Amino acid sequence: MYIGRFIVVGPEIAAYRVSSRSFPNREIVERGDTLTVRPTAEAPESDNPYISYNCVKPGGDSMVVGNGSHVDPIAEKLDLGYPPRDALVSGLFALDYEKDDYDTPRIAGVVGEEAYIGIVRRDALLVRSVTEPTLVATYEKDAPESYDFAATDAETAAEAVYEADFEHAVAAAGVSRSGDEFERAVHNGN
Ligand SMILES: NC(=O)c1ncn([C@@H]2O[C@H](COP(=O)(O)O)[C@@H](O)[C@H]2O)c1NC=O
Repeated sequence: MYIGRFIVVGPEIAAYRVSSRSFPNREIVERGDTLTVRPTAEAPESDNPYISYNCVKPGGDSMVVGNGSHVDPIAEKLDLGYPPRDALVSGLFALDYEKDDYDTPRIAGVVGEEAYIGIVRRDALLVRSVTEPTLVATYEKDAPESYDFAATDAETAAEAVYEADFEHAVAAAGVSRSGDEFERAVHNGN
């Protein structure tokens, strides 16, 4: 099954997987405390505005994960002291679904003292508190659902979503939390 990009968010753990049929030549790189998705050196030129962005970024005392440029304003709202629910609603609503051929939804999560997951689709905006690992994806699984996820550290979280049984894996990121401390990890396929 192809579900596109997806995130898994729990109170102490989060992960993001880039899956892509159309733009497989991509990687995740670490830039300071932020993880960024970008085309590899071999990737053909593209003017698609949605394929390069920060996918993991700190905001306030929390960490944001997501599939596009909305990650930045969500992190900025957290820096300003917005509660995570409000930061997610604000960032997802402001940027809305992507104006591509698929009306691709934006998905995001916040891991911290409070954990939330959200998606903005053409027909809905859903933001939900999470108490156990929860998945949401751009396609097919486009409403938050409980996800059986055993990873407890960033590296195994990234590896587990990369290996998950959904088609067209490209790259993955993992985040783990211990109090106010976060670890990040990257698992690139190429
Ligand atoms: N975030 C991403 O990495 C990303 N990769 C592709 N998209 C969008 O989704 C469309 C479909 O891509 P694909 O066939 O690879 O699933 C692309 O044309 C692009 O507009 C993305 N946008 C949202 O997920």
